[in-house]
Amino acid sequence: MRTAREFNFDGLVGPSHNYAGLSFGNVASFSNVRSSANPRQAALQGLAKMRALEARGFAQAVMPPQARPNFRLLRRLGFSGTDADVLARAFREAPVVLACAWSAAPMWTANAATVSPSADSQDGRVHFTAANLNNKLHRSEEHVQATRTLRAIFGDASRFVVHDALPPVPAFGDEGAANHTRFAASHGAAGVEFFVYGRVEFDPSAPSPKKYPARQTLEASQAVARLHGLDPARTVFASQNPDVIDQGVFHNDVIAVGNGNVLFYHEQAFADEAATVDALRRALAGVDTDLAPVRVATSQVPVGDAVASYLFNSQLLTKPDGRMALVVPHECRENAAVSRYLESLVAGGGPIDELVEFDLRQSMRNGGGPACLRLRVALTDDEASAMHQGVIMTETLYAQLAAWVEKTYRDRVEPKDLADPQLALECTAALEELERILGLPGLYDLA
Ligand SMILES: NCCC[C@H](NC(=O)CCC(=O)O)C(=O)O
Repeated sequence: MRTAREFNFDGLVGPSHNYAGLSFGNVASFSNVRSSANPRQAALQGLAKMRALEARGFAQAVMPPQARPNFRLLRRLGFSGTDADVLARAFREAPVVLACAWSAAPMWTANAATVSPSADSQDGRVHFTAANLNNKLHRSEEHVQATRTLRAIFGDASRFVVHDALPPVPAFGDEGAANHTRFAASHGAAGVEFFVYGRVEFDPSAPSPKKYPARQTLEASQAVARLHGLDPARTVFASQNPDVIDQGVFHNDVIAVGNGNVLFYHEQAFADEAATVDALRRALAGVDTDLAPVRVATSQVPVGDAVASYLFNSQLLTKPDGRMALVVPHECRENAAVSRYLESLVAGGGPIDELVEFDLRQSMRNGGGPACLRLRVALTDDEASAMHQGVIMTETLYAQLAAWVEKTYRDRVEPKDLADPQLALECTAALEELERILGLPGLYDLA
């Protein structure tokens, strides 16, 4: 069996981080609309998480932010003239469209792509499919830069394939790794890939939410599994419970997380809990692994508390001793039911025996927790050496990026600033410098 490590690629928060209330169905995004954001603090909070996990020996890398504002989108929608004209007119006539062009959302790299490691794919390469994120205007063009970035980092075609996003239509709504997890005896072993969808386009009788949108379709999940050359015997598709989508669980990673042989989940996560757990158990038996479900009951943590605290939007990381640490946001400590539950979880003798907490408030206010902020890529040592090395987190890279943030980021961005052409110039200059820091010239199309 190959040995591999799981790299977590965390999204670096961009210089125009802001709260625009763009994600209907995402409770935090809606509640914090038009409040002022602190890009500098947001980026430093994210970097602190990366640095702390790297210092503990976890493989950590950084995914660069995307260029904002998206002038291409604004010009395509009829705003013309100089960049300053475009911003001024969009601010007057279509402030929501303007906010979409400034969206902070690429920081949540769990939505950048779905990733299948080489141990699972038919051709023995690592496969990525950029997510089309077509349910939301503000996220629907992220795949263009995400594809470009992934190809810049994983350019070695003998080891990596980066597929284009699926067709951007409702039938193929794809939100990437936020609705995907992988179970295996170890990161290098053949595993079971688990896709959770919220809706079935071609079966109107399938369950779907009533109030909030289901962003991921079964059809999209199946297409990604085909593109990645996954073995059907080791692939499980399951329907999310539409009732929890209507309570703010807009991605499955708000109510479940998996790692190794552990599925940490809420009893209401899936439309059919017993069938889902059973399907995973059977698929894992095929790779000689016993599923270890860690089930949280509604009586322990109601769905509303899970959504408010982001208990399940945690990172489940395997430590060198084989036990697991759960990386949670501070909000979990501030919620009485969740905090009590977590105490009992780590004291209970199960696979999860440690909590690691981070202050990610700036990200949480837009509905993104520790798990949203990272894209998991399991790589063998050869694959890890073949990727671009400049994005791997080290003490030196951390120091460079923190200094760059301190120098170039504002500490306040509010809705009126989205009309400020100076902010746009600052963002471009910051990203030009970032290309140099990461050793990725031409990463952006900044012309
Ligand atoms: N995986 C977490 C994703 C959070 C993201 N939030 C946002 O886009 C909010 C942006 C804003 O409202 O300004 C979303 O809902 O897709």
